[in-house]
Amino acid sequence: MSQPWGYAPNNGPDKWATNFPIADGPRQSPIDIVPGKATFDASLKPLQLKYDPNTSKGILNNGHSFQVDFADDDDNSSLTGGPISGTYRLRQFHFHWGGSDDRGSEHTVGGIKFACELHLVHWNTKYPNFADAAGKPDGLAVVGVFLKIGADNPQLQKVLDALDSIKAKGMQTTFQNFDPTIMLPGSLDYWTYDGSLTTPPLLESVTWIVLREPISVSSAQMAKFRSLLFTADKETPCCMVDNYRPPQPLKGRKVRASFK
Ligand SMILES: Cc1cc(C)[n+](CCc2c[nH]cn2)c(C)c1
Ligand SMILES: [Zn+2]
Repeated sequence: MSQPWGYAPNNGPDKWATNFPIADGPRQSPIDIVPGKATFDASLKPLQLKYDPNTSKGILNNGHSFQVDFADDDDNSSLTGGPISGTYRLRQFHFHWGGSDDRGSEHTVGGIKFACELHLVHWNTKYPNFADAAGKPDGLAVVGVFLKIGADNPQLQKVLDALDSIKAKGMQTTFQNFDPTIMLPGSLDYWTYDGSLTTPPLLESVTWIVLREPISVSSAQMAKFRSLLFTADKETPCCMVDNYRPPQPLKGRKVRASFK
């Protein structure tokens, strides 16, 4: 049984290649996005995100982050346009964050780290289901949104208020009638590149769509993220912080921009 992966010195990102050799693969994520090196591509379409609040189901502490899961048996919450072709259905969203406000995002911009990063995970409906899509080079599309320390963000509060109910690994509760659109910034300008999951199994199946405009989050709200535990009830408690993979080598990949 492979050693369970995590973010500690003994099982963190620097150790993942032992059990997941693709960690050293050609299209790993995240990356450092260098704006001056991104190429404006006029053929990139605007992102079309259509989310139906009736598809949100529940919120779960999975021991690595927390995620809000969506019903994905129809196209009611889906992504079209942007760099992708066809329709990708929303499966879940989750976050990555740091132990302090100076770090936490997975992607960086010109070396700058943000306090937190939101990932909205979508799968390509040309495949029969999420698990199948996750193994295909064009199987997933993840929209990344940076959270920058600033004013309190009321649009995050419903998610943050649910965290008291899922403090420990394995805890879950219902989470209904939530529209992730409210967490998006005003501009949908984006960078895009071909990459991977940022946690094991690190599958190289993700078209990344990283929004240029961050949303705000306050330091007090970040403390709520850090109140979660990596550990299950009755285990020695370990705070869920620094659950981010650092940037990986670009290995010749091009980053395109939807904006000039
Ligand atoms: C099949 C599959 C497995 C995992 C751990 N994830 C989460 C990995 C991840 C988190 N943030 C970016 N990739 C996804 C999205 C799909
Ligand atoms: Zn993620």
